[in-house]
Amino acid sequence: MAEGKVGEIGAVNQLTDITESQTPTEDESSESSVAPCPQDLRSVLVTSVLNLEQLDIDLYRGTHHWVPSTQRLFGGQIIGQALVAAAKSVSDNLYAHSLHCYFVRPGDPTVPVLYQVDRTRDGRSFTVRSVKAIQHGQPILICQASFQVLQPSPLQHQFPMPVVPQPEDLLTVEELIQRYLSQADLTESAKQGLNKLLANEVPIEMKPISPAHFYRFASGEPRRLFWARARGYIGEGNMKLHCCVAAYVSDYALLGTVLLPYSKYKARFIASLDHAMWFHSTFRSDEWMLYECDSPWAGSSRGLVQGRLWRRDGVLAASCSQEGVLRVKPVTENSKL
Ligand SMILES: CCC(=O)SCCNC(=O)CCNC(=O)[C@H](O)C(C)(C)COP(=O)(O)OP(=O)(O)OC[C@H]1O[C@@H](n2cnc3c(N)ncnc32)[C@H](O)[C@@H]1OP(=O)(O)O
Repeated sequence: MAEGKVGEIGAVNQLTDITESQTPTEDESSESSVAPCPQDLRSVLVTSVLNLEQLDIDLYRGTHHWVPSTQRLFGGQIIGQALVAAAKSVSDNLYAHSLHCYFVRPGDPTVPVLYQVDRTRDGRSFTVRSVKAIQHGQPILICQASFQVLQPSPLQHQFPMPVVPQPEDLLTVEELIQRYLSQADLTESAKQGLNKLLANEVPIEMKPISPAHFYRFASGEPRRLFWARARGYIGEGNMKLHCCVAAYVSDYALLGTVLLPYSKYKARFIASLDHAMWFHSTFRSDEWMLYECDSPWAGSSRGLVQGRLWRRDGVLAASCSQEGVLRVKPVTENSKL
C-alpha cells in the first residue's frame, strides 16, 4: 500500500487572494521550473473563470468561460466558483478538505452567477461555509464546504494508483480528434460533430488512456481513466486555488462514465444532481493528474459515479462522488459520433 502524504499540505503557503499571480520557486519540478509565466500563458481558469468579482462582504459575482452544447452552465464551473467564494472567507491556515453540493436548477449562460457565502461555523479545527449560487433571484446550486487546520496524524493510508501509460506516451483529445477527422470513411455528420468538439474552448487538457473506450466506439465496463490538467500555467504554492481548479476539472467527463456499457444508446438528457469532493493531499492542478472514474450503479434514470484524482507520483490527491440524471435514446446508424 502506497503511503499517503496527508501531513504535507502544511508545507504549502496559502494566500488570501486565491487567484493572485504566483511565480515558481527554485525547488519546483523540472516540468514547471521555468521563468515567471507571461500573462497570456496563464490558465484562463485563474485569470477569468475563478477570478470572482467581490460585490459586498461574502457576496461575489462569477462570469462564464466555456459553456457546454447543452446551453446550461457547466457544473464544474459553478462548484469551482462556489469553492472560491467559500475559501475567501476563511483564514490562511485553513485548508479545504471537503465539499457537498446539489445542483437544484440549470445555470443560465446569458447572465452572471452570484455567490452568497454564509459563515456557518468557525470551530477550533473545522470551519464550515454554506454557499448559495444564485441566478434570477433563485438558487441554482447549494454547497457546503469544510476547511480544517492542519492536523498531522499517524493514521495514513491510501489504495495504490492504477498502473497506466505515462502522459508523454499518449495523445491529447485534440490530437485524437484530428486523427479521426483524417479517416476517409467518415460521414458528414460525424465530421461536424468532431469539428464542434475541436472548437470547444474547454480549459482542461486531457489524454485518454483508452481512446476507443473514452469515445464509446464499443461497449465496455463503466470505468475510464485519463490524464488531466488545467490548460495553461498556474504555478506552485496556492493550494486553495488548486483545490478550486480540481473541483472544476472533477466534473468534466465524470458522469459520462455511466454510459460506457451502453453503446447502443446516446444521452437525450444528462445532468449532474449532486457532487461531493474530498481533498487529501497537496497537488498542482496544472500538472498531469490521473483521473480514474467508475460507476458502481445505474438505475431509475440515475447513475452514480466515483472519481479519484491521482498525482503522477502515485499520491491520491482527491476523491469525488456524483449522482446524475441520465435519460437515453437508441443510437441510429448515422449518429454514431
Ligand atoms: C455533465 C455535468 C454537468 O455539468 S451538468 C450541469 C450541472 N447540473 C445541472 O445543471 C442540473 C441542474 N438541475 C436541474 O436542472 C434540475 O434539478 C433537474 C435535474 C432537471 C430536476 O429535474 P426535475 O425535477 O424533473 O425538473 P423539471 O420538472 O424542471 O424538469 C426538467 C426537464 O426534464 C423533463 N422531465 C422531467 N421528468 C421527466 C421524465 N420523467 N421523463 C422525461 N422528461 C422529464 C421536464 O419535462 C423538463 O424538460 P424541459 O426542460 O421542459 O424540456
